[in-house]
Amino acid sequence: MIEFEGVTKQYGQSRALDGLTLTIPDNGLFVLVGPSGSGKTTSVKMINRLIEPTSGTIKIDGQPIDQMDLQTLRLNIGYVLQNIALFPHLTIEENITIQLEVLEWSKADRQKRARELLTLVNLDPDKYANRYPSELSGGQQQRIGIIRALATKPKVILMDEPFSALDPVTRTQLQDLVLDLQKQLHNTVVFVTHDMKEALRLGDEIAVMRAGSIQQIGTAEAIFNQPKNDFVREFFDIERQPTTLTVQDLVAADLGTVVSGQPETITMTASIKALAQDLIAQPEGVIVALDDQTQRQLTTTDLTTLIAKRGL
Ligand SMILES: Nc1ncnc2c1ncn2[C@@H]1O[C@H](COP(=O)(O)OP(=O)(O)OP(=O)(O)O)[C@@H](O)[C@H]1O
Repeated sequence: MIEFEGVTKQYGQSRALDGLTLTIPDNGLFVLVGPSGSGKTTSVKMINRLIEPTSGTIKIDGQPIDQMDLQTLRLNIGYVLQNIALFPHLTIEENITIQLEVLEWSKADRQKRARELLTLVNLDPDKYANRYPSELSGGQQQRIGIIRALATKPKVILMDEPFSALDPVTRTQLQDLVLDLQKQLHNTVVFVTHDMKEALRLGDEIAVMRAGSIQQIGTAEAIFNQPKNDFVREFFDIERQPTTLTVQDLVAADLGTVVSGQPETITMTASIKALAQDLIAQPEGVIVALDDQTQRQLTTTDLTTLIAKRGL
């Protein structure tokens, strides 16, 4: 468990974090979401002490982190960034195991761990272990960034906008990978994004930030269905103008659950997964879908294509 207790960060006259109090439970995917400058990166970098608070305390499993040995703390925390900056002159295997070398693992053990990790993210070790970063696609490089962060088996993984620079298809694949890995490894993942769809898709719990403070913390469903204030409502764009897509369409596509009533007078909630996949629903009644880019009404054919493309 990671706890922020009244954490403030002051830069001269400006306050990046304003008395942040927050508990991040173990074994789950916790998302910090908010607009640019809201304090997400500052918060996450405080967990591995890349930034120190001006006041307040951060604890991991009850122990204040400023009293822990810095190297031990960092070895227990994986860190994935948007620009992962793999070392260009090192092979993929060497990149993945660089921290294990610091820990003086034998070459054989490092090789074994690199192979395990490559296999975990569906990259054939025979093919990729000895390649150089420039011989990998952006999405593959980001997979390496993720497994590099997992090499020492840390309990906590910090991910700061790791997929912002990737195309939408690769981004969806890597989101799936993170969901999968979290379920397999039971880490505590703290994931920063400014994208509400990414937050809805990934978060077991989501903290919505604005100007250095938390606006709301809750599950995707709670935040979507009961936004605490106008900021949260607008940030999640909940009142986007509806267009029509019938309840039957969504039920047929297995994207929603009928809560009560008959078709036409039905009450249903579309799954959050559907929302995160560019579909948006009114909390009650009409189910709607919008094309994210053009804001044009999606037809059933569009929806079917979308579902097929994304393998929902
Ligand atoms: N070293 C610094 N000196 C002065 N101000 C800073 C510094 N680092 C961050 N800030 C300010 O603190 C505030 C929070 O920044 P932070 O990077 O945490 O926001 P963010 O939510 O992660 O934004 P983004 O999504 O743009 O990265 C911003 O107003 C930023 O300008």
